[in-house]
Amino acid sequence: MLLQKWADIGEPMIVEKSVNGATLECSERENKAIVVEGQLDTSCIRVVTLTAVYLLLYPFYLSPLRTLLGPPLGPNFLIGSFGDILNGEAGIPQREWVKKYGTAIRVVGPLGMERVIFSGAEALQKVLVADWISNPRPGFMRETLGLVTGHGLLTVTGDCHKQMRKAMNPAFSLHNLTAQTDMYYDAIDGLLEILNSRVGQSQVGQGSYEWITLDIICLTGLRYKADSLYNPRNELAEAYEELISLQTGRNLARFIAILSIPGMSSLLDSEFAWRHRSYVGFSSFFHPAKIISPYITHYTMHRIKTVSASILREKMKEAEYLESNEDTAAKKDIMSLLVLVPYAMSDTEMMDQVLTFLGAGHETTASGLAWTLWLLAKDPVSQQRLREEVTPYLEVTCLVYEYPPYWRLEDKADHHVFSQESLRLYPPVPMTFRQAGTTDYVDGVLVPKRTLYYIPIRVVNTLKDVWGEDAEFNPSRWLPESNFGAVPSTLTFLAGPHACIGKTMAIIEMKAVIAALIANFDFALL
Ligand code: HEM
Repeated sequence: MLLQKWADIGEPMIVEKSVNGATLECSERENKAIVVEGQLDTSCIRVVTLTAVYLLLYPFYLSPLRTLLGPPLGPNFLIGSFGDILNGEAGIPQREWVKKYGTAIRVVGPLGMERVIFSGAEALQKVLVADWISNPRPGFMRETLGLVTGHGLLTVTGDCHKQMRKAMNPAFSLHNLTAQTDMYYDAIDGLLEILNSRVGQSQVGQGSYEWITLDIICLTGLRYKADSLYNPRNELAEAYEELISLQTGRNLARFIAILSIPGMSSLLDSEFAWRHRSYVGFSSFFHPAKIISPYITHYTMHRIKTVSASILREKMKEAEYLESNEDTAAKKDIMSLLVLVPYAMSDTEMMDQVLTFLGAGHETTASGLAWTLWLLAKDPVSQQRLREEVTPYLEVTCLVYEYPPYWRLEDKADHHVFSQESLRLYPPVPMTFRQAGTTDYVDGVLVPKRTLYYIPIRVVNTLKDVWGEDAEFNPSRWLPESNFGAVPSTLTFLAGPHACIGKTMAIIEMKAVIAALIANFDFALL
């Protein structure tokens, strides 16, 4: 086993051999080849010609989807409806369009690129569940996600995905996840202590929810003590903070503009970026490229990969030790279990799973936590009821807790309803994409091959036709006595074979953190 150190920039990690000798056959991994410079010229000519056709002819006169209703193409067909999407709150412009134009609509994005939004249950069931293999995540999404989360479960498709998911499912079983909950409590105590020291200040919780979820995923996913709560300037926490800065304002616009250039994500993830890094350095426009590429600078993704590689090396060493000692009972973190499964992942695939857990597993849960606390802060009566409900289960001595096993909190009504309602209304992943792999009818519409499906998670979660007149807020819908069985499913964790593998982990974690916070503090809006 040889995991070359991801230490010197320009020296990508090289896989020599898999953990157990065998490797998973997976074409996507092989596709991540270094981009050859010469391809650029021909690509440019193709891009210019295609852009002209797509901008001036296709959306108006040629597209089979042109008869679908949707927001007008408008005068600025260079960016289409992109401006509305970028300036609006995530998922909200789409919700307005669905209200206005119906359950099957066409939206034209930048450069005449079309996407369809189906919000009916049958259409979504077809795209996400029944025909999931022929409607994979689009290439741009896999490449962009791949830059941050590696090419793990979040980016693979088809048989490769099936194999990987099958190997990983047992590590995410309820049994294993509930056995991990005692790992949360050091981090929770840390959060309580920090918030306690900030009571009365403005923005008491700022940053803390990201750090606690990062600390928890590092412990439960990797048994790595990141200690971000006490040391938010540690390299992992700092690097993720920089990454998160790409999600807002000018950075987001630049980020999208850069990654919209065909082939750009592969370029940024290749040695080509290292050799030409001086061209990128001169303009602030390329700032997102510096953050996202592990080759251009020693910052962000380079740092994240360095830490991930060192975590993985530790796991590998432990695995060798465990093989000889057979002390598997002591191993409860997800990665330790994965290293031990008989199905063998190559070192690169293992590294990609580490990046996937870190990337997919903390910011999402932090956002769920923050929104739930916000909803509780707006509703002091329910907050108090929840406090009375959970406090008896937490034996409080100053800030030191005797934490209950998860199952004692699991079915507490107020606890459950608020996290459910918050995840419905403010899904941390408000939308995703799929791409039609074949030309096919969906909801009576002939959708051409390669059409982009915008999967409207937040829209579907809040449609009045589905959720009723109280779609905007009614936590009590989740109570057993409110005919809970008839409550529609949300799309928060998606549906079908690509549904979130970390769903149960995220919910358990949110509940554990919220119980401890509400038992200790009053949350109010300023
Ligand atoms: C509230 C928290 C979370 C939310 C709302 C959430 C949401 C989602 C969504 C919507 C997807 C589907 C993305 C797509 O296919 O386009 C997804 C996939 C995924 N999530 Fe989560 N997630 C959360 C927490 C987590 C956690 C804690 C982990 C832990 C490791 C995780 C790991 C993953 C992975 C690996 C996938 C890919 C699954 C597959 O394709 O088989 N997520 N998540």
